[in-house]
Amino acid sequence: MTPEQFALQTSPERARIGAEVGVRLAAAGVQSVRSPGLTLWYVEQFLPLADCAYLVDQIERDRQPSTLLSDSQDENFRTSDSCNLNRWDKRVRAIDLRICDLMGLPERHGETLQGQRYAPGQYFRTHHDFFHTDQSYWPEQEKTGGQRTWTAMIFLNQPEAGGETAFEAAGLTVNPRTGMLLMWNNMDATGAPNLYAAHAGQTVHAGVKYIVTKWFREGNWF
Ligand SMILES: O=C(O)CCC(=O)C(=O)O
Ligand SMILES: [Fe+2]
Repeated sequence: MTPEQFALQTSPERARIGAEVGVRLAAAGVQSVRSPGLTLWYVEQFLPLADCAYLVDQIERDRQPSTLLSDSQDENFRTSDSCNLNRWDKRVRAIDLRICDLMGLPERHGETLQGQRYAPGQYFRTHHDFFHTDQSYWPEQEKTGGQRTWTAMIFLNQPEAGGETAFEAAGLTVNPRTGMLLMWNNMDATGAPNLYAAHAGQTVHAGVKYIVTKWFREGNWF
C-alpha cells in the first residue's frame, strides 16, 4: 500500500484511543522521547527481575520458530523463536493487567503476551505492527478486534551486544535494558496507520535477547 492509501485510513475511535493513552501515560509521569513522527514511552525497571526470569523460563520451554502473518513468506524476515504465553497463568495475567492498567486499555483489547527469543545472528526486519488491510489475513483480524493500535514490549534481559529496537523512519533506537517497558502508538493522530512507527529488532551479536510483546487492538480481541 502507498503512504497515501494508509493516510486515508483514518478512524475517530483509534484517534481517541491514541490520545487518551498518551494523556494517561503523561499523567502517570511515564518518560517519553519524541521525534517528529513518533513518541516512544518507557518505564525503566517496570518488571521485577524475578518476573523477567519467570518469563524467560516460559519462553525457553515453549519457543518455536517465529512466524509472520504477511502474505510474503520470506523466511529470512524474522529469524527468532516465539511463543504465546499462557494469559491465564496467574503470574502472567498479573503482568498483563499491570500493563493494561498503566495504559488504561481494556484487558480484552490485548492480544496474548508473545515471548520472543533471539540467539546471536537473529533479528526481525523492519515492519509495521499494524495490519495491512490489503493482505489475506485482514478479514479474519477485522473480526477479532480490528486494527492494532498500541504496542507494549518488555525487555527481559540485556544481550551482550546488539538487539536494539530501531525505529529508523523516526530516527530513534532503543537499547535493551532488563525490565524496561517500551510503548508506542502505531496509529497517528487521525487514527490512520503511522508509517513512522516502523521498527526492527536488530541483529543480536552476542548473548541471547528475550522480550515479551503485547499488541493492543482497537476493539475486543477476545
Ligand atoms: O525485537 C524487537 O526489538 C522488536 C520486536 C517487535 O517488533 C515485535 O515484537 O513486534
Ligand atoms: Fe514489531
